[in-house]
Parts: sequence; structure tokens; C-alpha cells
Amino acid sequence: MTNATVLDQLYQTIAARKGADPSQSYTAKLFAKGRNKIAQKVGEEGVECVIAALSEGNDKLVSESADLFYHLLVLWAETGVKPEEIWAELAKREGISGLDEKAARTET
Ligand SMILES: N=c1c2ncn([C@@H]3O[C@H](COP(=O)(O)OP(=O)(O)OP(=O)(O)O)[C@@H](O)[C@H]3O)c2ncn1[C@@H]1O[C@H](COP(=O)(O)O)[C@@H](O)[C@H]1O
Repeated sequence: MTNATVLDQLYQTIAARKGADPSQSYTAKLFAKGRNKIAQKVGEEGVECVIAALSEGNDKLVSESADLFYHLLVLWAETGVKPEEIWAELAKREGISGLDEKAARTET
């Protein structure tokens, strides 16, 4: 399974938790708490990644990065942003940077 497929599949699972019983699912509980709480969690997990990278080692960074991806996917599902939109944006940037490099090579 590719990395994007893992994230796409996790997104589908997360989106399916909208309206589910908060006592049965952490994701459903987050949706019930609302967008402010979900956004706050993304910020917290980002800070935890920074702390892990600076003082806790790579195992912790891997774990915190997974938490960050998970909470970011919950935020996308909450807002209606689809993973394909992010993949398309990243691919577009990759294409633009490729063109820039080609232009730079031509100029010299
Ligand atoms: N990938 C994840 C995942 N990553 C992290 N987490 C949860 O995110 C929380 C992060 O821990 P924190 O200490 O920051 O948060 P907390 O203190 O538990 O909660 P807060 O009060 O701060 O909100 C933990 O409770 C983790 O269990 C996740 N919870 C669920 N999933 C996946 O989401 C899908 C739906 O799962 P359910 O939510 O169980 O339905 C499944 O595929 C799960 O594997």
C-alpha cells in the first residue's frame, strides 16, 4: 500500500465517524467537540513533533508525526477538504519547482 493510500484510507475511516457515538470512538468525540478543538489538537501535535525532534529522539518523533497526520486528517474531514486537493497542490508545486530548475539551467 502506498503512503498516500494509507492516508486516503484513514481519511475514509475518519469521515465515516461523523455522527457516530462519541463514547465508542475518539474520532467521533473529536467531531462532537467541534472545529476549534480539532484545530487546537493539530497545533498541539505539531508542537509535540517539534519537542520530539529537539529533545526526545526519532522513535518519539515518528509517533508524534502519526498523531499529527491523524489529527490533520480529522481537520480536513471536519472542513470538507479532500486529501486529493492536498495531493494535487503538492504535485503542482513539484511541477512548478521542476520548471523553475529547468529555467535556471537554461539561463546559465
Ligand atoms: N490513527 C488514529 C489515531 N492517532 C492518534 N489517535 C488518538 O489521538 C489521541 C492523542 O493523544 P493525546 O494525549 O494528545 O489526546 P488525549 O489526551 O487522549 O485527548 P484530548 O483530551 O487531548 O483530546 C489518543 O487518544 C490517540 O488514541 C488516534 N485515534 C484514532 N486513530 C485511527 O482513527 C480511526 C478511527 O478510530 P476511532 O476514533 O477509534 O473510531 C482508526 O483507523 C484508528 O486507528
